[in-house]
Amino acid sequence: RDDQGATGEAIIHADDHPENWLTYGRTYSEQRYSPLDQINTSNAGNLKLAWYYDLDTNRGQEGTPLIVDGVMYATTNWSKMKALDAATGKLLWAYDPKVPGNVADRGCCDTVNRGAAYWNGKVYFGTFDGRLIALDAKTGKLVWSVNTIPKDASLGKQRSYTVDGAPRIAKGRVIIGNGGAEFGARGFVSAFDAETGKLDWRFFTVPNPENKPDHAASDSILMSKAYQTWSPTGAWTRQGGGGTVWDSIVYDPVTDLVYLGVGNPSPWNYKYRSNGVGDNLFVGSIVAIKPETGEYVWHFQETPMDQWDYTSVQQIMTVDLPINGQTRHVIVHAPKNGFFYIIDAKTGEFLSGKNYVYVNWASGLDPKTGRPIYNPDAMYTLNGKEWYGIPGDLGGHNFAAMAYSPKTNLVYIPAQQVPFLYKSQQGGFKPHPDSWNLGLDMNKVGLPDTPEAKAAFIKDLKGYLLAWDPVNQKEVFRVDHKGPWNGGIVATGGNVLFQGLANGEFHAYDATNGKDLYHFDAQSAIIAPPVVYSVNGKQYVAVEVGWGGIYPFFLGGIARTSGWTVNHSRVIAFSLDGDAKLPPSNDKGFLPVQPPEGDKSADAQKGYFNFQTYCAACHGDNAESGGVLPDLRWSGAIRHKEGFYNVVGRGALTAFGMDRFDASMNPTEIEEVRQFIIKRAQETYQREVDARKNANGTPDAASLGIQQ
Ligand SMILES: O=C(O)c1cc(C(=O)O)c2c(n1)C(=O)C(=O)c1cc(C(=O)O)[nH]c1-2
Ligand SMILES: [Ca+2]
Repeated sequence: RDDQGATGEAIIHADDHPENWLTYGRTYSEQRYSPLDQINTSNAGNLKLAWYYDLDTNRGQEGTPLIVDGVMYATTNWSKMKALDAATGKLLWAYDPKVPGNVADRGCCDTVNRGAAYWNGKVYFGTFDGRLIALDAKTGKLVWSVNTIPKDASLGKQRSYTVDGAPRIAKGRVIIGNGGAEFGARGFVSAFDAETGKLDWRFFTVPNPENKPDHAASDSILMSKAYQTWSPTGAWTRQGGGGTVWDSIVYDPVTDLVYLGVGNPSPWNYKYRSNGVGDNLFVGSIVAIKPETGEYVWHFQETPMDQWDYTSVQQIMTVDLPINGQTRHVIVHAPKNGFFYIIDAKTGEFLSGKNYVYVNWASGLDPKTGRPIYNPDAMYTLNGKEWYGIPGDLGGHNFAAMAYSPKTNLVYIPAQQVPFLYKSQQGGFKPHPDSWNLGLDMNKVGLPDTPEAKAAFIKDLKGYLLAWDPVNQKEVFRVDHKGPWNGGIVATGGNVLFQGLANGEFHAYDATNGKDLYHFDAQSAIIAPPVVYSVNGKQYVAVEVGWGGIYPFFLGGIARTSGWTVNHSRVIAFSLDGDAKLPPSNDKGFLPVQPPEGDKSADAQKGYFNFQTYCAACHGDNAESGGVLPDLRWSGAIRHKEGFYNVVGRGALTAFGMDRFDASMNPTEIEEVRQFIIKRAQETYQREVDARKNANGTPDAASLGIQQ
């Protein structure tokens, strides 16, 4: 039980078998570096499509496929698993856990899934409704399935748990977290026996609201150290406090520790959450625990008193670096808050930190402690003012994985700039069931539909591949992309970087200088990270294609400035001698339809508020879709009052992921939402039609009401 087993040894010695990709970040160090060098800087320009496999979910695809001895295990949206022949793309088996459609709105950010774990002949993955599933890797048959969310955790509609991150396995234990801190959640991770699915231990990341034991591994540290950093009467006691571990969980065989990347607090609003006092441990932290017991070892809090959704869940990577003339085994981390951290992996000691993107919320880090030096203007919940924050809630770097190359000693970050306007909810904290409950003013989280406001915001949007020297903490080069929300990165022994982009292109770059070596039109945006592997001595690079995740969902039309594509979700793989061709695509997307007459007497402002509260997070800010889910302005559903109520109030489309909202809005309010959408359709119809009067018929910048 205490040993690593054959799979653990294989992952530790992954470089003896570079043909495989056995764990989420390829090795336990999660460096996403493949030593394979058949494809290199001199021949990457000759890459060809080897195969493609069309997926049955046209939503965001964020998965990192695993490759085990010529078989690819790819998880897709709606928590489905496909086992493909990694050389041909032929389906070997598929498993659909049949996640009920009505749970889509329990998660903030699309029904994505980031990947699987492999151990001893079984593949493991989480499902959006909270299960952890073990399948026989050969046959796809269910071995075991457990509900990772204990019954008493959900507290009705007050708290929300979804699983979209990849499980990790250490010493025969499958470790999995969850998401939900935008709604109300109390974050925890659980470890299950890989053979039987039996719960081994659980670690909560934030205290019990009554400072009582949970009979969990976290009891003693939470009661002795964390509880004191929260106000005993803040809204966190009802909302759960957050701290969800929705992406990064890393086992380090060198230190024999598991690192948890802990997310943002619930609710975001620090004043309402904790009466504006305390650091609120362990939100915005890396926490190190023991794999066998879940026992706390150390923590480093990157964003104390977070109020900006600055999660620390972003990928945790371990690497040996020369620090002050001495080789140290360190964690390098680029969380949402915009700073690049180097932390001693054994002790959690802060070694250095520097902003890797432009930041305006802090002027720097205390060189001794690593604590941010806050800009008082950023404390919007305490000073009562609005705050235009950079990074915003999507961070300087989100789930899209970064890579490290030991050949160049550089870290390659899919960096971005997406500002966010933070303003406190007026009149105290008021949660809404079935909605994000941030303690923020939902009338303010969107953009006004004026050319000036949109142009100013778009000017601030950035997306780029950033090559970062971690030892000297400085930028070495960057490759600018069209806009934010591009895919993760992999680095190779051939000195090539691979990255898919939001504009639908798949690229190979020279790892030493960013020179563009190759690009391929994948037809749809890529947000997932590529994987590199070989079968029968032939090297491949593969990636999941599919536009989605929170950026196009919530930002709506604005997200199209990263590149206009229409979703054709698939897995694509390249080799030097491929001969596959993608079928022709529909690149037009949702077409504007003449809107119906509206009822001008409806309360449009109330319709706007409820749309922004309940609908915008999926259907897009101000009723403009970002291209993934239906653009409601052109939907048949808005044409009839009763038809619209059947969908929104009665759940006629729950099987497709559209929940019913009659517990949140009464029939009058639902009708006001319909009238608001009709009004938006009328306001924007002609400009959307005009914006398509060009050679390829796809909308240009004028569709957003701006000239570029
Ligand atoms: O606080 C949370 O529990 C939580 C969960 C998730 C998630 O589960 O996907 C995201 C976030 N937060 C988040 O802040 C965020 O920016 C985000 C982006 C995405 C995505 O997949 O596009 N998920 C999440
Ligand atoms: Ca979050």
